[in-house]
Amino acid sequence: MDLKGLKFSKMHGIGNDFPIIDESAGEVIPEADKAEACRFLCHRHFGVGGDGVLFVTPSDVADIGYRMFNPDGSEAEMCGNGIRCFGDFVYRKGILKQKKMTVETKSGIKTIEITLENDEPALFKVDMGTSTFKTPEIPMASDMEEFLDSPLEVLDTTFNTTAISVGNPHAIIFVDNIDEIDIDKYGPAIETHEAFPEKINVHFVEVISKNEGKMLTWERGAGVTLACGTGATSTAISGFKLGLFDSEVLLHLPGGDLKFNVYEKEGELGAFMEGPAQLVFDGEIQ
Ligand SMILES: N[C@@H](CCC[C@H](N)C(=O)O)C(=O)O
Repeated sequence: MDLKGLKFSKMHGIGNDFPIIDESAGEVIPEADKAEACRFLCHRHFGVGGDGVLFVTPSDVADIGYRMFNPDGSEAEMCGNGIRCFGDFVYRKGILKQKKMTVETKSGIKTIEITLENDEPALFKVDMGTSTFKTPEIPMASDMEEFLDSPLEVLDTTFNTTAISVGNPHAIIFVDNIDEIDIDKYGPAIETHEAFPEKINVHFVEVISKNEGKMLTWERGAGVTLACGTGATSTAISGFKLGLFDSEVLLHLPGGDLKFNVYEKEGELGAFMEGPAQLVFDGEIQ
């Protein structure tokens, strides 16, 4: 695999960081090399460093296409912090000129609306689409149709867990105090728990009020990250479903805040996510 001359930008969305590569005009990294290239690019000592790699791709069904790979080389269905970075990148680089765009992802078409400040993209509102709590669709091996705030045995303890998919799978665990959680111990144990055949992203959440919460994340294929946009979306929706949050909620993640507005569409719960994205630098692999 030869990545010499590969151009990328380094971005982050509240500390969830990514190299992003423009493949809108055609493949830059051959498909067969993508997993290995992403493992290298995400490496914090030998590569660029990142919680995943984002790709801009062409699309036949939306304005533009989007793919995301985890640091372990696996491809995720969707990445919430990444899609705000993606919106910033395609607008800033002139790949698309409009402030509202439709984006094809592995979990359906999403819409991004960009707010400018001093002519610069500043805030990104994303319709994250609807969710499912149905265990076969998450997927979760369980006799229960939905796994809502239900006991899950993990190592030496039991966590009341809610399983949800917003395109990718999440385990949401509401606790009294997130500072008491050993995320390095329980995160990987839940990620690889036998109940989750495709593994799962893990979030511990403390409710501050009906409109505010804080959370800690262990991401599938990545480990501890400073933020997870699809995880925060899943938290807002799960909290609403369980009656812990109102439809409008502000979530504090270690890297920053995200704002959510939960809605109902055709019997399913979905959410708008609002937050920033930051270009850090443009680079080229030597
Ligand atoms: N950082 C993300 C989610 C990235 C994918 C995830 N690790 C998975 O495998 O599903 C986000 O901001 O949503």
